[in-house]
Amino acid sequence: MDSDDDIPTLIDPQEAPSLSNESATPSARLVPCTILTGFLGAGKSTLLKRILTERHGYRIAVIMNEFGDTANIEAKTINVSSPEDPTAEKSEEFLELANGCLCCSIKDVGIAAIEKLMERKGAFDHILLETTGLADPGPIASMLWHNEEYASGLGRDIVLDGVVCVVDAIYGLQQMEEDHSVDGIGESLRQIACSDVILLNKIDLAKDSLVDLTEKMIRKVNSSAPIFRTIQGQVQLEHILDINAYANASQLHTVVSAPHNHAHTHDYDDEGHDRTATASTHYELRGISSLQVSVPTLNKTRFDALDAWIRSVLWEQCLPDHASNPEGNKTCDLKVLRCKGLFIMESGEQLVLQGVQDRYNIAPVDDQNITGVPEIGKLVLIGKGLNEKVRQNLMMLWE
Ligand SMILES: Nc1nc2c(ncn2[C@@H]2O[C@H](COP(=O)(O)OP(=O)(O)OP(=O)(O)O)[C@@H](O)[C@H]2O)c(=O)[nH]1
Repeated sequence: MDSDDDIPTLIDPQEAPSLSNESATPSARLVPCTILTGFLGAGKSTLLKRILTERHGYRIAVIMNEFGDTANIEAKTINVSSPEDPTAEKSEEFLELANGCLCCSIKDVGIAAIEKLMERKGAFDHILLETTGLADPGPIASMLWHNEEYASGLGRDIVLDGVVCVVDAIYGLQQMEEDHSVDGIGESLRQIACSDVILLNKIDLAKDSLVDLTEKMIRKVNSSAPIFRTIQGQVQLEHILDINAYANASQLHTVVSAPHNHAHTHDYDDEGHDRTATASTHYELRGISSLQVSVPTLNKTRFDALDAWIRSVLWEQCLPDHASNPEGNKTCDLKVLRCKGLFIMESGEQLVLQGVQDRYNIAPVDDQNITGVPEIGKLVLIGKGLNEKVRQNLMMLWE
């Protein structure tokens, strides 16, 4: 789709193929929404073009969130507008594509706007929301995640599937290293921190050593998201769509129970040693870091203490008072952007923690595909100020 001549044929959306939810009744059907984020020029539009043109069988609505000057650039890149299209200059543009997908741009990515889109164009298998121009995907992820509680009408049928970040294999490392901001967490680091899947794209242009180093740096920021190395955004859609990142614990299961099975779950220290299997790890890059702590089997008392600890850190941005952190010596400079956890109760029950910004939820694991009980739980916090003191304060809960 490189010129106006290539604009796809309009088709009747009812004829479009559908893989998922085919037999679901309209009331039972939740439409997963994926947020696509990433550095400038990393390859987001390339990935979207592929999704909009390939015959993958999904009926996907790609929504581009455009602000100010980026609107025209985006529209041209993806060929939404055309000289024949009388609505091209309007703030809402729709283009239905031959593979059943729909591409549109809307200025407001709020639930009401997505609901309106569904009203006008019918439901989809999936919604893919590109947050270009919106540096931090955290607030929109938070909004969508808790949408189920607050939304009405069709908006209630939308569920957050996950956040996918595209990182440039050539410039990504440089961008991360130069990423300063007032509060120490710049755009590119926020995007990586909030992500559930990361595509390290343009690896055809970068030397292997640079790709390795960039992956290592990404891993320092976000220790739990799988990283896929891609060329032209070529990744199997099952790795980025329908991942259900906010409801299941499969990534945490993978890391906890089979740390050496998958290259994407490895962590490295500064000498390049793999430290994935260690009980707790801590990394830091420009103020933002990933803290992983193994969590032993919990009884009710320990679980309540852990829950209170999480509340203190997420809501008050402080470590709770106890022996390692007496009152008057309080650490209150924490900022958690994303947290995940898998907790094993003495009863054998497994609980999964999911959190974005200051919202979190702990619920029983409902993954159908997971077998066996991992021996140990795990808590992953991604954000600012998550240093050794935080780890020690947490571990005091069960030492
Ligand atoms: N060689 C190579 N080029 C790529 C790859 N992915 C994307 N490109 C090219 O890189 C340029 C930028 O890609 P886009 O897809 O527009 O990037 P983007 O993230 O949408 O950019 P912005 O919207 O400006 O943030 C385009 O010229 C793409 O053709 C890749 O894997 N390899």
